[in-house]
Amino acid sequence: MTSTPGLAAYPSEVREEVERVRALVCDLHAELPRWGLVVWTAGNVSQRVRVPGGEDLLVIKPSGVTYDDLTPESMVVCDLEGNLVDGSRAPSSDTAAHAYVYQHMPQVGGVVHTHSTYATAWAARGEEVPCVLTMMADEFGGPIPIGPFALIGDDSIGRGIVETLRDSRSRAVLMRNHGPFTIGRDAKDAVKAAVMVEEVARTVHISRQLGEPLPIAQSDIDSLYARYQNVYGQGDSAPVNP
Ligand SMILES: O=C(CO)[C@@H](O)[C@H](O)COP(=O)(O)O
Repeated sequence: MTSTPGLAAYPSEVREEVERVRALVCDLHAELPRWGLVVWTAGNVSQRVRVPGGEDLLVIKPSGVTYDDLTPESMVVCDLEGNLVDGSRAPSSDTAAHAYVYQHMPQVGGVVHTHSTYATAWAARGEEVPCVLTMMADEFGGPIPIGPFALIGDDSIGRGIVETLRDSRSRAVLMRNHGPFTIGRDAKDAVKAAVMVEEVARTVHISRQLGEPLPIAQSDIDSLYARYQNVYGQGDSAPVNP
């Protein structure tokens, strides 16, 4: 991890956006234990900060800090090579993975990683979650894919995430033997995907205890996805990976 000149090198509007995103990302980390997606510190959230005319930044939690102790000021700012730009603590151990996704998927504004139980159990088997629920068609446009086994510490995990999601409508990937990573338009959208991937992983697991879940026709999956992504709610948000 290499230090850089720091935030002073950036325009005031970028510095103001960093502080806004610090508060946002700090608050979103509370959603992980709230929705039962993490034990101890086993999850992280980041959001991209766009830098006009320059390389974007990311804001992510400090490594190993319990969620109750997180504050906006403790959030760490890094560049997209994972170098520290601003922060008094070491960034999440998954920073390289988040950074790689931001580098190679410019439409992605938020990344989340958890080890949520049911999604991680599917990851342990290296088995994708089949699209047998209308909620899956709505939210993911198909099955939840499996990414390759990759060790933490360099861009291997990030590379696996991008290779798996680049041509998928899914906003979630189950990294084999590790757990879910999700992407979104912003961090809140990625947190939603993390909540929903755990929910559908649990439901399909339970369904399979009593028989084989029934498939949904691809044309129906496409129709459900198009409606949910473009009409549902206030119809004001396009999918991050259409
Ligand atoms: O999977 C791992 C460690 O193997 C990480 O995702 C941790 O579980 C969370 O790490 P920090 O964000 O606290 O560094």
